[in-house]
Amino acid sequence: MIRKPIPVKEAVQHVINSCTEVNSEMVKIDNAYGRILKEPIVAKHDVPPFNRSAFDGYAIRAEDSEGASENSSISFQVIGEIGAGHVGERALEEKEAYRIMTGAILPPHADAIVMLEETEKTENGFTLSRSFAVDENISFQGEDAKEGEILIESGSLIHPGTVALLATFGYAKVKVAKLPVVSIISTGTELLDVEDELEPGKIRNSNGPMLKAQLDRMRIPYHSFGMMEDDLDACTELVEKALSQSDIVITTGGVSVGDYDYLPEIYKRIGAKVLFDKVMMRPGSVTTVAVLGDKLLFGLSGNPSACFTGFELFTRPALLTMMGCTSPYVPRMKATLGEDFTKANPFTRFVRAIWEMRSDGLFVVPAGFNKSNAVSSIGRGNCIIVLPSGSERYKVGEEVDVLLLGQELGVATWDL
Ligand SMILES: Nc1nc2c(c(=O)[nH]1)N[C@H]1C(S)=C(S)[C@@H](COP(=O)(O)OP(=O)(O)OC[C@H]3O[C@@H](n4cnc5c(N)ncnc54)[C@H](O)[C@@H]3O)O[C@H]1N2
Ligand code: MOO
Ligand SMILES: [Mg+2]
Repeated sequence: MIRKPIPVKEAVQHVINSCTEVNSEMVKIDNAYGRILKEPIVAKHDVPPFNRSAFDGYAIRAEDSEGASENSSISFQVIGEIGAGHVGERALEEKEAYRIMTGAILPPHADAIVMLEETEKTENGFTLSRSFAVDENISFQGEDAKEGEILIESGSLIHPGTVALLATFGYAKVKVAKLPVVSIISTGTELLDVEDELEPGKIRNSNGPMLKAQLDRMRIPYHSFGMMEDDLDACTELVEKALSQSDIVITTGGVSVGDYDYLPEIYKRIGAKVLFDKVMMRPGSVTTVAVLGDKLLFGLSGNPSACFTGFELFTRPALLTMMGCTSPYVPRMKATLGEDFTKANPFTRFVRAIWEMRSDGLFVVPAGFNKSNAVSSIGRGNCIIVLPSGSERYKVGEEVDVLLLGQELGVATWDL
């Protein structure tokens, strides 16, 4: 039976539409990094919470400095010191000043800060040789955030800066999406473990460890079911077992049309609905995604480059969507092609590549041997060039789309 290929964009959309959102849970701030927010971060008070000094120096009443110049300096008497965290209780009177440190709350009646470097020390204070305007060198209450303001929307990824905000407002715990649980099964009678010596006809399983690392990069937990030889009954049983323990099951290998490609038959046996089994992309054209209840089964290709690309294109956005992330796609940029790419292109081609910033802009070059079965180019690459179908050859200097890998922050839509 001939499979009907569908466009990449349509395939991604099918997967996204089939995602069921996971529940939420409260986590401590120390465990919040990398999670998806399920509540907005709202400013619970103004930031800064009080007017404070932006510099180490002196707090004065600006009016007292009026008329000060190089030729006619004005003297101030220092009545006390306010370090950050302390409070100067007494209000300033004429020509009085507090010595004050960066971050300290302004004392009553003070309305300007004089930097230490702009003063000449005297016996009981200092002199000024210029006048200061009201509000000079003050960091104002609420200038950074106003009480009640929504600072970060629900559905955003918590990065280190977000953690700083959580701490600022006293979010000791925060509501986040639960982490979906993923199972990984590498199928193939030819597969050996990483410690095994090579034997004729056999290769080491690289997809399994690679997928674990792709999940680690997203901080998603997984059950690894190791390797399974091409045996229909045993594989079916293992897929069912994996399904019972997880939200998503990723298999690698066995999705094409070979005699031992059992995944299509396994989906039938377990009653999963296949969303698509052929995509207009290279590598990864045989990527198959199926749904059973609220669970997703990703049948990624056994070919390493195809497996890698299938995960980044379909599994990653699906996992983020399940967690309610509103920017589930890795960022896409434009870059200049650094070398010719001449392969014919009947489908959208995803080329493992290396981007680098040169003096004349962002450049990208294919990362070497780039067939579907390549492992060297996924090892070398840090991005994926997207070449739309149709064009026969791409020349040095042409502008191409690039998907950046390993990015913490994503975008809300892709137009592949
Ligand atoms: N007659 C056709 N043959 C093939 C077609 C087709 O349309 N018609 N599609 C080709 C394409 S495209 C791809 S991609 C592969 C997909 O193969 P499968 O997903 O069925 O994967 P396998 O047959 O199990 O293995 C393919 C290849 O990958 C190696 N492999 C498998 N697992 C691993 C692993 N865990 N780590 C490293 N390498 C792995 C395996 O040894 C094979 O060399 O099918 C084409 N054929
Ligand atoms: O699925 Mo295959 O990777 O198009 O080569
Ligand atoms: Mg096969």
